[in-house]
Amino acid sequence: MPKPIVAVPADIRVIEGAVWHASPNQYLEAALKVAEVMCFVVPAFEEGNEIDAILDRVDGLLVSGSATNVHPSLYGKPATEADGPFDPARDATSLPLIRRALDRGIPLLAICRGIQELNVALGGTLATEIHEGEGMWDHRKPNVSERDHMFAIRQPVFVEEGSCIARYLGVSGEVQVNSLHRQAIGKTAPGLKVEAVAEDGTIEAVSVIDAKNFAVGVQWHPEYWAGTDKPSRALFEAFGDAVRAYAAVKAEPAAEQSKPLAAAVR
Ligand SMILES: N[C@@H](CCC(=O)NCCCC(=O)O)C(=O)O
Repeated sequence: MPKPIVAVPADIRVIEGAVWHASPNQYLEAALKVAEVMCFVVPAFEEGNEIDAILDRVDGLLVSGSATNVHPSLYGKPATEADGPFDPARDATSLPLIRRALDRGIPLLAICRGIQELNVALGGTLATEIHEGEGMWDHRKPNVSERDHMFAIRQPVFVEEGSCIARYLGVSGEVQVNSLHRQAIGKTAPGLKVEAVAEDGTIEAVSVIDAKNFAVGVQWHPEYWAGTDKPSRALFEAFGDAVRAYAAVKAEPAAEQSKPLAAAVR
């Protein structure tokens, strides 16, 4: 059976004056090498993407991180320049894909910006510049140029025993993770269950309540160390297993349909 395919909504980037639809290699490589699934990057458009047609052709949805922020208007707040940079095309692509993948029971792994999009897609809000709050830790991207240092594992989160995310990580209690975000879940969407928090109360992982399939979001970046960090690897392996299982069931009707034909040919 060929490797299954997961959709990855692109970011819009402007490179030398040209608009690119781009996705960072770290997510795609972790998916291919650890989850053993192939990624199809979905171009980000505010109009024109046909969500079900995209999801008909994939077996999972991987929503990556990004330095841009979900537009505040999508969770009922006024937008200020301080809330940027924005990527409305990414918003317009990710949120419908998330909602429809959950409806259809397509496995979903949402990372960093992705957990924030998951929360907004289901009716929650975001807190911005969280480090400015009293007693809050600084979760922002470290001001270094070397990516391994930028994504260094450097903070504990506390994973609820018996939770979905604990099952997928293969561990509960204190887990060391990296941190590169200015925003976080503010009001948790009704359909989400908080399953990991940081020492300062920042929500670090959620699962979808009554999900039809694998459906979790994490605020940290497991993709970056998925090759070497045990919980990161376990999460991507669990996602890959869910995607393969979904693909196998999706292939069954075709197999069923081919039997009469095979009989006729025989
Ligand atoms: N912009 C949001 C989401 C943060 C996020 O996805 N960070 C990944 C950044 C990766 C990079 O800059 O290379 C926030 O700040 O909360």
